[in-house]
Amino acid sequence: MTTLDVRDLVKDFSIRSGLRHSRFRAVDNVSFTLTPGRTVALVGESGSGKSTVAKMIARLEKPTAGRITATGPDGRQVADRAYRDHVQMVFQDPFASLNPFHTVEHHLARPLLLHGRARGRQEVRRAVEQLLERVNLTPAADIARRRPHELSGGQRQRVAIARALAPGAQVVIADEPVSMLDVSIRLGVLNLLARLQREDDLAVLYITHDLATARHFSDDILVMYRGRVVERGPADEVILNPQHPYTRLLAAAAPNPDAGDRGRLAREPRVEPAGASGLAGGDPGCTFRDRCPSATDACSRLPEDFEVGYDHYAKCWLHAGGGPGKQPDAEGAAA
Ligand SMILES: Nc1ncnc2c1ncn2[C@@H]1O[C@H](COP(=O)(O)OP(=O)(O)OP(=O)(O)O)[C@@H](O)[C@H]1O
Repeated sequence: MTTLDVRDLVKDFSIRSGLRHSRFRAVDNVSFTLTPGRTVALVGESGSGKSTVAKMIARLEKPTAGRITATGPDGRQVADRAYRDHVQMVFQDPFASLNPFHTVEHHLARPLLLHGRARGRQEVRRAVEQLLERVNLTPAADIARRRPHELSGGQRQRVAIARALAPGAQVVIADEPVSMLDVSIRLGVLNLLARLQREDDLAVLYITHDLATARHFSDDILVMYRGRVVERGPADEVILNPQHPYTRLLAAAAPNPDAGDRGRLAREPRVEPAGASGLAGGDPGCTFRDRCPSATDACSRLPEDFEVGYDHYAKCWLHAGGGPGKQPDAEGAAA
């Protein structure tokens, strides 16, 4: 099985405003590892850089710096060609990701043939039907003949998931896979992803605004704010015992799932390039300091990842010196 290691990933975009060019850092030194059989959730508000991370992993965007390495069970780096088979995306909008002119069978047969997973008409048809059965789209032969507009949103997303499995996915990057679906069917699609992950021992990156499903469906959570991971740790720990002021704000603002809501992060207006992270080399301090209720002078310098619990880290000066509540002054912070 494949392990995906993301190290010190950086993405700068060029911004043109009239005759002036500037650079905007959308992703700033992000690192994490996706291991077989585990799900990591990447949460954060709109514009925090989640999709840009996903696109770099899917090779739809080229990193400015850093590296993404897929390693097989033998410890060897997965070759370029195999990387494209092993690392697959499930996008937010199942309609946009399927071609309206082609049947479901065409969508699934293509990757099967392209990646040599089935040959000949009969074998391909059988493999297509097996994929459809795996994502609970039955009767498979009937679904295979349909075009995307003849399916519901949930069915389309199941086809998109089947298509990700077709080349033999081992790492799945699911970028807001249910946010465009009706609330009533979201859980079904997430449960399907969880089952497939268990069956195929997949490594999954689940990108979402929804804290409740992030907690329920993932082992670990990374919280992103303006391009940086500001907190990381076991899912329950991060949600129930948040240590970064930004995560605390999110957790407090998330509606109570027991009250019928689903703990979805408020969608903020996109962070515009002129914002605090709109610097060529990234912000030299904490990017949350302009909104942080606990900000001090220390926050004009970049905090490191302080350990705040078992496998739990927060990028915040509040935790310098080994514990929450110890807030350094500007001099102490530099130490
Ligand atoms: N091609 C691009 N050129 C310039 N800026 C971009 C480009 N793509 C993304 N950005 C900017 O990078 C930042 C991060 O965007 P990204 O889409 O990764 O955020 P996100 O957290 O996935 O947001 P959402 O949840 O709304 O999808 C945003 O400020 C966005 O405007």
